[in-house]
Amino acid sequence: MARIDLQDLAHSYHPNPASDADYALKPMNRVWQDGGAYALLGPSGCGKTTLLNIISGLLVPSRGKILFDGVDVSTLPTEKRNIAQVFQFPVIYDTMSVYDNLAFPLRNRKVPEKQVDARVREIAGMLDLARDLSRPATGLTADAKQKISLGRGLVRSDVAAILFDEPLTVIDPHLKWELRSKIKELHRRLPITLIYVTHDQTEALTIADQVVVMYDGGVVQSGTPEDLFERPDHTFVGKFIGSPGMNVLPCRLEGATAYIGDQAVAVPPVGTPTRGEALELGVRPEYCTLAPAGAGLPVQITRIDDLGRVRLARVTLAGQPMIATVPDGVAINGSEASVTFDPRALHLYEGGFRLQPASGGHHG
Ligand SMILES: Nc1ncnc2c1ncn2[C@@H]1O[C@H](COP(=O)(O)OP(=O)(O)OP(=O)(O)O)[C@@H](O)[C@H]1O
Repeated sequence: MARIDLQDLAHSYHPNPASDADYALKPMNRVWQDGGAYALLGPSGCGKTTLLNIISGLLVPSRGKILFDGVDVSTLPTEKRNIAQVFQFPVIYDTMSVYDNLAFPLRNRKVPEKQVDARVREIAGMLDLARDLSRPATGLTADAKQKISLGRGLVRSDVAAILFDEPLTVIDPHLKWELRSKIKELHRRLPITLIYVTHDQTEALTIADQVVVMYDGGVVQSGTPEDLFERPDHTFVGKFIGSPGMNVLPCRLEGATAYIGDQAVAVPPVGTPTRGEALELGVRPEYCTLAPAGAGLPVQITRIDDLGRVRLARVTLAGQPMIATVPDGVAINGSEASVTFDPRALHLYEGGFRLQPASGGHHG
């Protein structure tokens, strides 16, 4: 188990990078605590795999260092880093039994057979593989094979870190939730530094204590699932996390009033915008309530979707599309209605970045 330090780490696939745009991974500094569960979450092409490959040793960073427990491992090959990896597709030996597959990483390191046996049975028990131990791995379903891969990743308790690269891709959708919670439970029992790459927010939010959201080669926010939901530091995070994502409405600011078109919204005081970039008001649909016309800011209804648990209204406010929640028992007739905002859930963004509350408010 190890603490992982990324120091001024950056990577470009270009031999002579000239500008920021040439970097697949922009310079970053961060510390991942020993025993923490971290998810790297972001859309395709944002640099997740590049970062994971630097951690695992497949790639030497073009700039900066990576330290495991204070030791610079930047140029060490994978096999010298003492890590376990679980990939998108199962990596197992078809000719071996399930038991021998799970035992392999331990036997490889000459762990005494008695300890191997205890550990294999413990991991098999956690993954519901105990009844399959004597079966040959060949002929098992893709799901079962991937469970074995997970087990092989988790079986050694002396690894510096365990790296998961979208390991649930091949798993049947109805089994995904089960394996997600299994991985979380296993991490609780085995305090290993865990890094989990995914573009699926549900996986990231279930498994990780800290979710590192990446966008365009950089980390835009690292925080708990609650931080990302309640206080997105960037409009990208607001839109990417949550379903549907945060409403982002172009606005102008006069003191503590944001204007969306000609509609005024009282907002919490924020630091003065200094970058001269576009301002936006962000508010999640969960904190926008639809009401009959006259009760709030006027909106025109485009459509109401009944999702069973909740009704969501697509509306326009001063010509800007947004989504609001329709409370139980509220009947809306016609296309004219109004919307009210929970004032504690309003965020202002300049050039995509959240303006910090001036004082007394939440700090992200
Ligand atoms: N071997 C390579 N040579 C050149 N460019 C690369 C190479 N690998 C990745 N890139 C580029 O680096 C950027 C980041 O890619 P990366 O694979 O790290 O993203 P990702 O977030 O893991 O995406 P995905 O989820 O699709 O795997 C992309 O623009 C990609 O085209």
